[in-house]
Amino acid sequence: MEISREIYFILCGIAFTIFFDLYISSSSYVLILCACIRILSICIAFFYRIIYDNYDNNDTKKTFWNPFKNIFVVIAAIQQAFVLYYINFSLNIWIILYIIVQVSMPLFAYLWIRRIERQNLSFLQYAWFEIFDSKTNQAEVFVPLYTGRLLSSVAFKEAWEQFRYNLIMFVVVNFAGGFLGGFRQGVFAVCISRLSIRIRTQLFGAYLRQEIGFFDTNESGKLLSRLNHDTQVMSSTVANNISQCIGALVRFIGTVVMMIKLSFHLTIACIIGAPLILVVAKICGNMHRRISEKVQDLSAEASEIADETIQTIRTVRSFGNEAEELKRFENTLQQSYKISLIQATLTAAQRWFVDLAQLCMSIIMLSYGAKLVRDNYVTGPDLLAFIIYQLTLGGILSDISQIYTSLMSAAGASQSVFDYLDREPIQKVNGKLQPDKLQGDIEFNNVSLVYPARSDEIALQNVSFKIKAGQTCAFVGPSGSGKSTCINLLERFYDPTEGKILIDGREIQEYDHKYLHEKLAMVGQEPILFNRSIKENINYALKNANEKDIIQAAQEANAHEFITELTNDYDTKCGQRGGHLSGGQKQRVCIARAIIRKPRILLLDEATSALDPVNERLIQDALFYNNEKQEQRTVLISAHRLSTIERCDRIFVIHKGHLIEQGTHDELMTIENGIYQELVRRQRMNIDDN
Ligand SMILES: Nc1ncnc2c1ncn2[C@@H]1O[C@H](COP(=O)(O)OP(=O)(O)OP(=O)(O)O)[C@@H](O)[C@H]1O
Repeated sequence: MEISREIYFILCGIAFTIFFDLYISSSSYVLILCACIRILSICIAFFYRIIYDNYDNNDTKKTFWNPFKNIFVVIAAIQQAFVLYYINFSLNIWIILYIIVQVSMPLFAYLWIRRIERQNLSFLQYAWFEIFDSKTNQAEVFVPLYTGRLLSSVAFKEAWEQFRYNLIMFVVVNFAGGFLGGFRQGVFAVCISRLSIRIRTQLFGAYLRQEIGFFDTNESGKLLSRLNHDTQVMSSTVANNISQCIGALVRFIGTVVMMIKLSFHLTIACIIGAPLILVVAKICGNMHRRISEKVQDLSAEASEIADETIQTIRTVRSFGNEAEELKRFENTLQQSYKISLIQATLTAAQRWFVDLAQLCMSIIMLSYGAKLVRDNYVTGPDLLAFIIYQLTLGGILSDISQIYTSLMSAAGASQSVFDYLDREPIQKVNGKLQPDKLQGDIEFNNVSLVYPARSDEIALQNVSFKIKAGQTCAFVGPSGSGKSTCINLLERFYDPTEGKILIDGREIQEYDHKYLHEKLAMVGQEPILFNRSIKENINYALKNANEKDIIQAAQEANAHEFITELTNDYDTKCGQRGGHLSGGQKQRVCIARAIIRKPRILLLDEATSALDPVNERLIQDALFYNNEKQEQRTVLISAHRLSTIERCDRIFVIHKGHLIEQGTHDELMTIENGIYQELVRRQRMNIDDN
């Protein structure tokens, strides 16, 4: 929703508040009428929001918006007419103060919520609900007045008409308070679940925007804990507490105003301890915030341990280390429990303090009240009403203190969610280039890379080479030398720390993200499949792939035969990360998934390492040693096996992040004491030994 409209609602709310509060000192019937109009406004606003949020089409939004907007204007006009008709213009300082506070409250809510709104969470809708909603609490403000009057008309044997009037007003204000309170809770329950969906979707979106380096340094368990747990705490606690907090503040101010109207002296005696309660609430709130942050961090850590253990259960099982992992998990939870104990003690201490302060306030007020009645400064019924107000005020202060602390706890949980939401990805994905045809020329120009997770080590240094479109080239070198790093850079998992990577003469960053990944396909070292059918895995992220294309890709990857031997054929589920298939089968499905896209550049990082030599040869012949296919794509291979690379057009030898040698197999074999020659010699020796 556009801000301007929200402001319109807020202004309506503020205008409404001013008129309504001006009226408080006059007849009570208009109060009830205003409450009814308000209920109607809230109902309309509520249904309008639901309808509005469920339509994405702008025209539909406009069609829905207009009639509701008109109803709003009409309601506001009727309401104002009534208020103006009955208004009592005898302003006094308390009414003015009350109005100022009432006006500043929605603004405060607006400003507070702006931060969340900036994340496009449309939290403002909840704010303006609040503005209307906060008024619902005003019916409750009148409950003690009529309770006191009713009781005193019994105690002092007042006329039947007076008793009947008090009884009717008592029923009406109680009913209005109860009905509006229930309605408020219902509205909030709906709002909270909608808010939760929004925050979680926004947060997941924020994760997906981040660069790969972010995932290197933030473990998946931690991210999931933030996504599932913290967002839940945030939406339910924050939204609930804002609702309660604003309600409590309205009741607090209303109660104080009514108390002042009954007796100014008694009010001063009564609220003398209130600032102390609020100061204690503030101190406890800050402590709760810090504790809550720690508890959430530990909960994320426990989640991380559980996630990692489940993901690596085979390794854990093979080392028989289940008990240790369980202990690690429990230890983290125990740490969190110890901190929660401090939190519980703090909550209890705060409660004791508030109760004690309330007791002191009651003693002072009662002693002083008795004296005032004796001296005829206050009447008996007024003292009775005042006592009920005082009890109500005690309850409200206690509520405010509790709400503040839980709001602070929720703020602690929200902090990391906001941090992730606010985080701007370091790697910008804003390229626009989408040429009709991509040739597939590749150039590395003085490329260096330092991985974000290991900032003290250079993984690749000043690497420069050129590959012509249609060539099949290989990276070779000892383990950890930087072969996969070159492939990662071409996939744009990372951007070079220095130097440039060019495709068809244009910097890789200039290309549109989606376009680049349509033209470029990769089969990684670890073949990862989704827990979906083989068919869905092969045509992953493709919209127009048909059955024929899928089978053709599987045939090219030499996977068709084994797939058709499975009971459910192409519909067989692959299991989590492809766990239901063998290593070699997974690799072949991954290869099929890459080649179905007909990429101009194919990146194979140890993509055939789990295959037997016969299958490997068949795939190689199909993919890159086939003249017809070779013209269609540039292929880059990272491999250890000599058999995979021997026939390549060009071989790049990488050692400790430097490009040491390059050329064809025959050329490299002529370099005396060359690294490539040494690698080949060792492999041949191994084969001979075997
Ligand atoms: N995500 C990462 N974060 C930090 N360092 C990394 C990361 N990936 C790789 N490295 C480091 O970068 C260096 C080069 O790794 P790379 O994966 O490119 O080696 P490789 O030649 O492909 O090795 P192998 O043949 O064993 O696959 C290694 O020292 C490795 O530890």
